[in-house]
Amino acid sequence: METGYRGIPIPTIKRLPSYLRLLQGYREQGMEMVSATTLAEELGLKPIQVRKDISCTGIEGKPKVGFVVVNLIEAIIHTLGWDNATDAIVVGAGHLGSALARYEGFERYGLKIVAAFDVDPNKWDTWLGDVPVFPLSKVKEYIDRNHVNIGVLAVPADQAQETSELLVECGLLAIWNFAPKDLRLPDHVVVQRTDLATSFAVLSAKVRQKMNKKELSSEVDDW
Ligand SMILES: NC(=O)c1ccc[n+]([C@@H]2O[C@H](COP(=O)([O-])OP(=O)(O)OC[C@H]3O[C@@H](n4cnc5c(N)ncnc54)[C@H](O)[C@@H]3O)[C@@H](O)[C@H]2O)c1
Repeated sequence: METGYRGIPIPTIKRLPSYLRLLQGYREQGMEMVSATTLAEELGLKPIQVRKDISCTGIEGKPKVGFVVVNLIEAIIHTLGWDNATDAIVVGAGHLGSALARYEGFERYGLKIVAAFDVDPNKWDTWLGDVPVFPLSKVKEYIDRNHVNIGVLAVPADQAQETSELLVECGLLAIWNFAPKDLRLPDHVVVQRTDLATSFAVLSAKVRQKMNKKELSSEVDDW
């Protein structure tokens, strides 16, 4: 199975944020202990899967009682590496880039957007919430001075390859790519593409599947 950070399976890494959200809610409600069965029921998983996922964080449960909520929260945050907020820059301060730069919730997940860059002079020296927008020509100087490793790419698709190459030349090690373009970058660079259209395609396929089943079962009822 494909493994990611610290040798933990990628599907587990993808599930950990869901556990975290749930556990943070439990903590706010004053809940001190939680069982794998409760977590499994809430998230539609099997308890054995939940136990396996949690074991990757190094936390052990107590028989018949479960896990200490605050310990589990801390362990998940540590496992995900979110206890060390990572600075990132946004490149492309348009509709999407502005929304991402203004979103303060990323900090809860250890991502701090510290600056944005754009080629449009109308955007320079403006602010997206607490995030300043600078000319793209200043990006190297900024990265060198602030030791940033991650770039959030929100430029038009036809600019994505060239801009990402520039960012890699400036020393960025990871690109979170929102542009609909497969980037060709050196192997040492981590590239993660996020595409709402892909999520929507999955959603609509699931809806179609459900509707077909419904139509089929109403046909069966008619007989
Ligand atoms: N992944 C997703 O789910 C998703 C959702 C929406 C949009 N997008 C993509 O995100 C990108 C941005 O979309 P938008 O709606 O914000 O577009 P937009 O036109 O509002 O913003 C693009 C911004 O990039 C700037 N720009 C252009 N070339 C640049 C360069 N070389 N360097 C720096 N800045 C540059 C422009 O001046 C502009 O401010 C597009 O590629 C779009 O397809 C992806």
